[in-house]
Amino acid sequence: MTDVDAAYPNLPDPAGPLDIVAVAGRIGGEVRGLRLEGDLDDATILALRRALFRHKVLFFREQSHLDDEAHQAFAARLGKPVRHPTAPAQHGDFLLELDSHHGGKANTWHTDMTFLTNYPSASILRAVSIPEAGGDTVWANAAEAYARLPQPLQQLADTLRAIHSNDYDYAANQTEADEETDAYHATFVSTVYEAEHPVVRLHPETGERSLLLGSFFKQFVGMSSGDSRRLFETFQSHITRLENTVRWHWRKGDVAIWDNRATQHYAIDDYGTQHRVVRRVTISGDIPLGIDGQKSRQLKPVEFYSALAAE
Ligand SMILES: O=C(O)CCC(=O)C(=O)O
Ligand SMILES: [Fe+2]
Repeated sequence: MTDVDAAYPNLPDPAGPLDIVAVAGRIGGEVRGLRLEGDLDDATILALRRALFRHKVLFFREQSHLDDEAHQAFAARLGKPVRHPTAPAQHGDFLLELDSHHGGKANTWHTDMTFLTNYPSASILRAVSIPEAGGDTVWANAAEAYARLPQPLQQLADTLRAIHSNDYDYAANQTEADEETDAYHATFVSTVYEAEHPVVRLHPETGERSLLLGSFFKQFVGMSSGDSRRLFETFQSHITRLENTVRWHWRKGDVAIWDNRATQHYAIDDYGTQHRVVRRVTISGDIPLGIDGQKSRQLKPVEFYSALAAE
């Protein structure tokens, strides 16, 4: 019995009413024959949540019936939609658009919005316009990565805390000036957010431990930036090794939902000047708990931190 089975003992059939086909060995399931919409019944929503915890990312083909409104209505069945703190929502209250012609390219390994203590629990992404070739997205299983770490690295990770910031080195792999990306980034960091998280977080629904890192990582608490970077690369390499990933080749209208508390993802930028547009709704998350019982805390902005402390 897995943690997920234990957490949801009332659903004897692991897939419940869903038809799910594994896409890769360690992460990813395609849900077949389900039409996503705002009025799905509770049993289906429960089965979807449970499948999400098990597979970490769920894929749905042929959801072209979803417009911006229906996308948000479906997302609201999974939890409370939340806005990005700096990037403007252009297509509805909670929709974030990533348009490749306007710098919207997420080609770094990341977990969404980890510069916030209570970063999103899940993201629901819809393919609006997809290039003829290229533009796949890859997800990595951060819980499996922790479970497979050699024991000394696991013990080290257990003791570490890390600072995450939206003011990260976004141009680390940029070889030439790119005005669109620079402009997108300027909006993105218009207010600087910083959160301190445990490197190993407990999943509040399944009890699973997972590594919490990704490209918003800035530094380990108590370590130099040089040592932090080298150690970060070691842990990241365990998360993103190919055996630990699933790659999705999008068609227009596809939807992916990921458990943002146990994954990282990377949108491959291999399609040149072709146009690629995706829209995303994020669902509110909890404040992570480390295995020592210590919670994450917000360091910046100060007003945000005081507001949290006053709660
Ligand atoms: O463009 C994609 O496929 C993924 C973009 C991304 O990182 C996100 O929507 O959170
Ligand atoms: Fe993302």
